[in-house]
Amino acid sequence: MSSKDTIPFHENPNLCQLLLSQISTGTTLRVRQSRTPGAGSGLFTEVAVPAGQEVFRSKPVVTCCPDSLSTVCDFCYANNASKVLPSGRFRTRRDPIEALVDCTGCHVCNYCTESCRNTALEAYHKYECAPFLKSGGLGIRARALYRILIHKEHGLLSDHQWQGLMTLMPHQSGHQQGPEKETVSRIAKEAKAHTETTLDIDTIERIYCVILTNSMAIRLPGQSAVMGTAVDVVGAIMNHSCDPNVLISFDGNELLVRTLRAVEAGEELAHCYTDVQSDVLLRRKLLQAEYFFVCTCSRCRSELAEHERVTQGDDTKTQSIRAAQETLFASMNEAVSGFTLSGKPVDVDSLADHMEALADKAYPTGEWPPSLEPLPSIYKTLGRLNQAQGDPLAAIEYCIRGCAHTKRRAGEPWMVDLFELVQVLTAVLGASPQEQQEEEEEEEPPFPTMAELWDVFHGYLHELLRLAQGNCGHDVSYTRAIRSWHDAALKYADGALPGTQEFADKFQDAHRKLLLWAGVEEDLWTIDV
Ligand SMILES: C[S@@+](CC[C@H](N)C(=O)[O-])C[C@H]1O[C@@H](n2cnc3c(N)ncnc32)[C@H](O)[C@@H]1O
Repeated sequence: MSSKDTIPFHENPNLCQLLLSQISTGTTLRVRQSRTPGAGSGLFTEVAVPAGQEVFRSKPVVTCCPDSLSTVCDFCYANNASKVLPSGRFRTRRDPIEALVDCTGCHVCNYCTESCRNTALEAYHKYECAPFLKSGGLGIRARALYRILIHKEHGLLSDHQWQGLMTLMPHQSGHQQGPEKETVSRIAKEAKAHTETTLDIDTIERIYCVILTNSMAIRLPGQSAVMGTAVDVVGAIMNHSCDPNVLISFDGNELLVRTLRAVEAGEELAHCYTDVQSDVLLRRKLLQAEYFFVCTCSRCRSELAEHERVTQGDDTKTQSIRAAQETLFASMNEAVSGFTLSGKPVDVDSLADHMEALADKAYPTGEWPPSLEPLPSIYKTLGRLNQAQGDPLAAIEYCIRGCAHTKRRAGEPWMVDLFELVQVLTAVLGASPQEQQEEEEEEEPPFPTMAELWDVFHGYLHELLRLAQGNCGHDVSYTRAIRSWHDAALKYADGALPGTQEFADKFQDAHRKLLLWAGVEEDLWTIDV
């Protein structure tokens, strides 16, 4: 098939039927034209799916690990550095990270066992090894291109997998004029030379652009570390939403899609291509630069309307807000990586003052709203920085401020925020009663008592378990680890437990007290426990 005669998925029912017959699902899925103007095809469910349910699993056409990553198996995607051990408990410093074995031919691919290495070698790596050795180090998406070309050349891709790849939107002219303009043709030429594929350069460039537009990061549920990239045709048919109804994660090298809320029969399934917590101005910029569309969803419209109200429609002012958002993120990342690399202590309060001043200066009213990103994210990062520097009380203060001002308290990023808050709380609960008492005596508004801190800890942990079950499912090791933590903590809890009115009452009082102590209005963040 040539790149000239591709028709959209929704006009090719035979191809869609074949592709859908390869996934594993308990529901009925269809590919149709998206109702979003200009979005092309989309994936729809024919039947209602409750919240927190698996919708489908799919084996991607290719997956690969970054060349530099030596903790993830390039065959089964076992992650030896995972935060959660296969037994379903969180890794501690005492748990060793087992070394992987590498391919002795190319030294590019790593495997968790001899068995994975031999199986990969026999199935496909025997064709890749020499081209990978010749290629030298490659970026992950170029590596995926090499793998696709080699698999195609050696008959390892089925006709419908190939046809599916060639039907995915490449946005070739966009990529060739955008940030990748230098790289697309160079990578395609080098890939042709190293893989000795018989495909022509135009097709190779197209496949590389398909990878740029459609590949997905491989991450484990609840973990932000990227373990690799995947090109999955059915997964890639799903369009973007800033208010997604599904979440993608991976189980080994299998793509897994779950509902984030109840989805009605006939609804389009959509996940978020970008950081769902970020503000419309940054979401827009990223979606335009990487996916070549302008999102016009209701969330984007309402956030834009708020910017327009404040800037009175002056685009220069809106651009200053966006520039400040980028600068704030960049300064924060610089501070964190400086600390990580040098270990030199950071004066977190001064850094927070500096960030707030920078933000206020860029905002038309002179006062950046505390709930406008990236301030909530910055507070949470500063909380983690305090935690890493051994100041758990300051860590709680910043984490609470960040969490309370987070607008979007749903989905995986929110679950990770809550996880980090619970971790920070455990450090304070481990502090000596003496330190605790000093805090209680000196502070105004007062710091919660130890008993109240235990109540918020149990309430947050209970909420975290609910989020993990909904976002990741009951059966994955992340949720099992949260459940063991939850059950062990509640086993020795005094008095009423989450799920009772008595607990809800004392939890609300303690939670409000903690918010007030952290300088946050007490009704800004409520949780039903
Ligand atoms: C991964 S593909 C999604 C599948 C695509 N609709 C198709 O027909 O092959 C990503 C591309 O779909 C389009 N798209 C996805 N979500 C969209 C949205 N919410 N609004 C407009 N276009 C969208 C953009 O062109 C984007 O680059």
